[in-house]
Amino acid sequence: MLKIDGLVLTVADPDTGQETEILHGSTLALAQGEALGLVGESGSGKSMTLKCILGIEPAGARVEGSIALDGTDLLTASGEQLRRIRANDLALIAQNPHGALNPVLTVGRFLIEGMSDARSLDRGEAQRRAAALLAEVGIEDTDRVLRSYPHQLSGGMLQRVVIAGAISGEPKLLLADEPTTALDVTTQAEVVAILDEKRREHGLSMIFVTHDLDLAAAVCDRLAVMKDGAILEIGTPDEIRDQPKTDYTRALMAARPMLYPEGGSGGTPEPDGTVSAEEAGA
Ligand SMILES: Nc1ncnc2c1ncn2[C@@H]1O[C@H](COP(=O)(O)OP(=O)(O)OP(=O)(O)O)[C@@H](O)[C@H]1O
Repeated sequence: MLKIDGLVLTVADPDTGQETEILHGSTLALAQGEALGLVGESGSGKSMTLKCILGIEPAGARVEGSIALDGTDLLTASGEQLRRIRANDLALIAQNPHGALNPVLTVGRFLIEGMSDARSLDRGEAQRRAAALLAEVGIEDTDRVLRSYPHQLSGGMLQRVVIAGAISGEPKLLLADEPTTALDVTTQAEVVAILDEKRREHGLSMIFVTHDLDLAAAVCDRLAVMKDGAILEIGTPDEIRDQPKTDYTRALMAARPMLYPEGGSGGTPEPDGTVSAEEAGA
């Protein structure tokens, strides 16, 4: 359903005009209902890949190659086609849920406005549907949460609300960009479990961006390992674990020794869980 071919992203320095190539020809494909983890250290190009899919790359950037969603190339689609695709087919779950919600609207309004048929629903029906969405993502006191403004809720609760909103539109593709990094550790596990469960239930495809190879392995069918704007290898979690093709991948695994006890030779994790390139032997 998604086919990225030879994706090259070049940005120009706004002052000097000097160009830097950030993505060097990424190629990957995603099947309907499949979850793909984009994994790599900070700065490897994971978020930029998502931005290219969403068409929100930095101002002045040049994108080459193709990004086809069910046959429509997002890089050459018309403005109207893109608007429709972004509204109906793509949903972003970003690191910070506060950025996804309008601070002056209640959670109820946020969810109701996101319903494609919101205008034809009477108030009671819209409220009931919004409450059902919250219940789906494990929120119990739905009335209170629907009446709440974003600042009155915890990050974990808000990220559940964002997930509820994302799945309610039945998008073709969920784009999750480090969706739990900003949450505390206990909440992280709960939110990832909800995302994983709901995505599978609804049969949605997903690209899951993280620097945490273990986490990606737990929720994704395949992993693509990124470094310096290039995809080094793609495989199932088992393939990546059992036959890593690069020292860099081995080092990413070694950064999480608990689940990958035989995870290779090099690479001390930085405090944020990333691995330096030198230590990775790259
Ligand atoms: N607005 C921008 N203009 C120019 N270059 C940028 C911009 N944002 C990021 N970059 C560069 O693009 C490269 C890839 O960054 P990207 O944010 O995609 O990495 P990432 O793998 O998502 O890292 P992180 O895990 O820290 O989010 C980096 O070298 C970064 O410095």
